[in-house]
Amino acid sequence: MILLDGKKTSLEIRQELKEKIKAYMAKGHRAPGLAVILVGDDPASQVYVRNKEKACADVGIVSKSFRLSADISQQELESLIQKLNKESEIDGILLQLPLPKGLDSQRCLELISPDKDVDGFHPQNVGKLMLGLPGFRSCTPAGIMTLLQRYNLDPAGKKAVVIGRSNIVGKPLALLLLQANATVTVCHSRTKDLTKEVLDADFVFAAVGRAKFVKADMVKPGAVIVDVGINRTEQGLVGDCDFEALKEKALAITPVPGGVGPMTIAQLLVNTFGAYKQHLDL
Ligand SMILES: Nc1nc(=O)c2c([nH]1)NC[C@@H]1CN(c3ccc(C(=O)N[C@@H](CCC(=O)O)C(=O)O)cc3)C=[N+]21
Ligand SMILES: [Mg+2]
Repeated sequence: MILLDGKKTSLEIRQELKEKIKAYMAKGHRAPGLAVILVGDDPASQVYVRNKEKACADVGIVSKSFRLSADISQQELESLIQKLNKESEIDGILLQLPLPKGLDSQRCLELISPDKDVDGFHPQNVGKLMLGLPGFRSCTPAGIMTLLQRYNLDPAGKKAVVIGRSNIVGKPLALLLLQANATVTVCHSRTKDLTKEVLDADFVFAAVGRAKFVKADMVKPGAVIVDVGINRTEQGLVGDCDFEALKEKALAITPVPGGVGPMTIAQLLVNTFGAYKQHLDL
């Protein structure tokens, strides 16, 4: 079994990025900048945002965090986004999701300037993904594709099953897999025979949000398994896959933690560097 080590791969990507940024700065350019907006005090979001800040500092991206109270108005949040859209040293804007109740996340995401949308959530970038045009790609799906590439696991011509159809993972991942020439099936809560679909897959991507949802008897021996789940249980952090049982059967599998999560953050840094390069060229 090959352990798809997202932690190690993300550190490699960060090292590569660090050197590229250093080279730009040696030429006299400013540092790349990322604004991170966190509304409310959801503990999981706080962990993610802290991880993102640390990762930025590590590679030489200046991060500017905005921690806002959960009772901020839609108008105040929109004003902050509009202000950040205009700031020339801010290359990327990340609005941590989910937002507290009462705030309209879709409206906020559409307000972020597409050239600063390092999360790839703006309809313009989603449209570009759909069309196969260059644009920012959603970090979790793009990070997963990079992880597979770095382990030489090519889904071209293979059957890929994505479990979950969210706008931030399932749907964009299905499009990236299609672009990589996989034969893609997207499963969800209304899928009639999930086991039948998953048993057929060479590549399984689990993004359901239920601890150990994918069991060993659901997958074909020799499948590649990518676990996108992060479930906080009494036994600690658990993925959407039953790792202990699946590791005997899989050709390759991602652990949780240390799999997809760190790759998501690495991709955010890569996207921010991409935005920076575009902004320097303008
Ligand atoms: N605008 C926005 N963009 C996002 O990219 C975004 C978001 N909102 N909201 C929440 C989800 C989730 N997400 C993760 C990032 C890193 C880890 C990560 O580093 N995970 C570690 C474990 C960290 C822990 O202890 O919880 C790991 O898997 O090894 C997990 C999840 C980004 N998201
Ligand atoms: Mg993980």
